[in-house]
Amino acid sequence: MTASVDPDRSTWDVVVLGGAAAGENAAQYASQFSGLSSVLVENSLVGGECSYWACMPSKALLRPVEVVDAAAHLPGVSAGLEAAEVLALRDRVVNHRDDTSQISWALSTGIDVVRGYGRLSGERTLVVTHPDGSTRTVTAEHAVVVDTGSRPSVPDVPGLRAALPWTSRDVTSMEEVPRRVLILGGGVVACEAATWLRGLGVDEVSLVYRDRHLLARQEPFAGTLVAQTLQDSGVRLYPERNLAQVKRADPRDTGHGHVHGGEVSVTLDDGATVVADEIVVATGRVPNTDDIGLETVGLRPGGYIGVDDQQCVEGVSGNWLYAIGDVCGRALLTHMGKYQARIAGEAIAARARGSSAELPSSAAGHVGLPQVVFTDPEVGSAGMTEQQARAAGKDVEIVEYDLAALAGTYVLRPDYRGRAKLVVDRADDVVLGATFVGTGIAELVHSATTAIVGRIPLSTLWHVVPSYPTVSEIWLRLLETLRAQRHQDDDRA
Ligand SMILES: Cc1cc2nc3c(=O)[nH]c(=O)nc-3n(C[C@H](O)[C@H](O)[C@H](O)COP(=O)(O)OP(=O)(O)OC[C@H]3O[C@@H](n4cnc5c(N)ncnc54)[C@H](O)[C@@H]3O)c2cc1C
Ligand SMILES: NC(=O)c1ccc[n+]([C@@H]2O[C@H](COP(=O)([O-])OP(=O)(O)OC[C@H]3O[C@@H](n4cnc5c(N)ncnc54)[C@H](O)[C@@H]3O)[C@@H](O)[C@H]2O)c1
Repeated sequence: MTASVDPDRSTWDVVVLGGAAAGENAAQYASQFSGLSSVLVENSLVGGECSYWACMPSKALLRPVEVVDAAAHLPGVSAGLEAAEVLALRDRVVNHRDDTSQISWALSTGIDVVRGYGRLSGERTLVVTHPDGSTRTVTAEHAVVVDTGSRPSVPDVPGLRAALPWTSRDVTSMEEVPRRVLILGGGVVACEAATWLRGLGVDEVSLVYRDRHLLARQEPFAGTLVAQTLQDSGVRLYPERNLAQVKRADPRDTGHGHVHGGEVSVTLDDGATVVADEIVVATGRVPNTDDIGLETVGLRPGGYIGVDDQQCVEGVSGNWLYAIGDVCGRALLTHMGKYQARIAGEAIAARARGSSAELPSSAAGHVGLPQVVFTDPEVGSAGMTEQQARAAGKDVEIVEYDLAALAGTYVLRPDYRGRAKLVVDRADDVVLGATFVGTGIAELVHSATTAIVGRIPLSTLWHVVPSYPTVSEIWLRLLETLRAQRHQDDDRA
């Protein structure tokens, strides 16, 4: 049977609620070699947050800023940036928020698409409300996969919600460049947004965050190095501060990416005042689980959905309900959601053919947990931080190295700033975690993920020879430093 949009049927083998990239993967992996039929139920755009309002537009805005920055740090080279052209490039990257190509991909893969808002109404059953208000009941023979994602969380600060602040959707879809912007939050969205806002010409960027360090979930030196560069570029940092009150003249809902009214006056909890033309709230996410009918299958709405290593929802019997992506709260990252989707899809196919003994598990991939934060400098990490490893009761050895001391980084830019750190399991002599901070480290992360997930012994990593002169030589320097540390320890003993 040929796949179609809004096909006139009510039963599929697999129903995926939410058509983000992870949902697409779940449908594909459940169906492709099994013959199971599948459908995506999507209320907005197939492709989800990442394609139109998150990863893709943010990276499209950051890349030109990075190029200009790289040129500024190479003697004899210069580059300029035209904000309007960059915004136009961003619009092309998000396909002008048209999901035709994503739908074509789904249909060409044999996956049907139903437009509408879905709610569970009982075991294996959903009610979908179409854009015209009509409803229909959709039933899954084998499985329902929830991929409804998350939305920005806006804290309860007096005057903040009434001021109609920008969230990640506005700052990634910005249509105009405000002169002064205050960002609340010190996490990934805040740091990346501060980088592109300043790069695109915002005169005054102020970053207010409650933690001591930016990027508080990373090794502390990551936040320190990012803070240094932001400050050098003129961003004002307000650490260990929160908002006490927000006042805005004439707040107006002018649409995503347009300035939402008049001047904003913000009082911080230490009494300081910051005045801006727009305020961006980047204080984490809440899962979209409050209105998807979880109560009809015995689950509590509103929170993250607990899952096992097949992504099967805990507390629901019969192995028919799965959850992937941000809604299950395991790792709020596109690549991890898509990994969970591959596992869920394969588990659904395996259960459908009755081979439950061969179920895949998503445990190993979560041990690797890679992430790249596309700030200047970039922050790349995989596995555990030192603090996480110690909290997990691991006996660890720590080794750090200055990335600026490599030939490969000197040729990238003579004033290179960066640092690398490995967390090593003393008992098994394998890497538990790695962090790289510096220009051009994004592609290094996969080597660390490979070492961690593969549990490659350090004695084997010695024979993985990095090319000269590349940033990858950091692996050799870290291993040499660790060897020297061990000799010193032996001498002392
Ligand atoms: C600014 C920003 C930048 C980011 N950059 C990166 C990055 O560089 N790399 C990275 O890995 N991660 C990044 N992330 C995180 C990443 O965007 C998310 O982890 C990812 O989008 C989550 O995907 P998801 O599949 O959980 O759902 P989402 O992408 O949130 O999609 C859920 C889908 O479900 C639909 N839906 C919801 N409820 C219903 C319903 N009841 N019925 C029908 N449809 C429904 C929605 O319309 C939506 O299409 C970024 C996030 C932000 C905010
Ligand atoms: N490059 C990437 O991989 C990338 C880019 C952007 C976003 N993301 C993902 O998207 C998710 C959302 O990003 P984010 O930056 O919004 O979340 P985050 O969890 O990274 O940071 C949230 C920040 O807000 C602060 N905060 C939370 N509640 C607050 C409150 N009530 N008042 C004041 N401050 C508060 C936290 O201390 C933290 O600094 C993250 O999980 C992130 O991994 C990934």
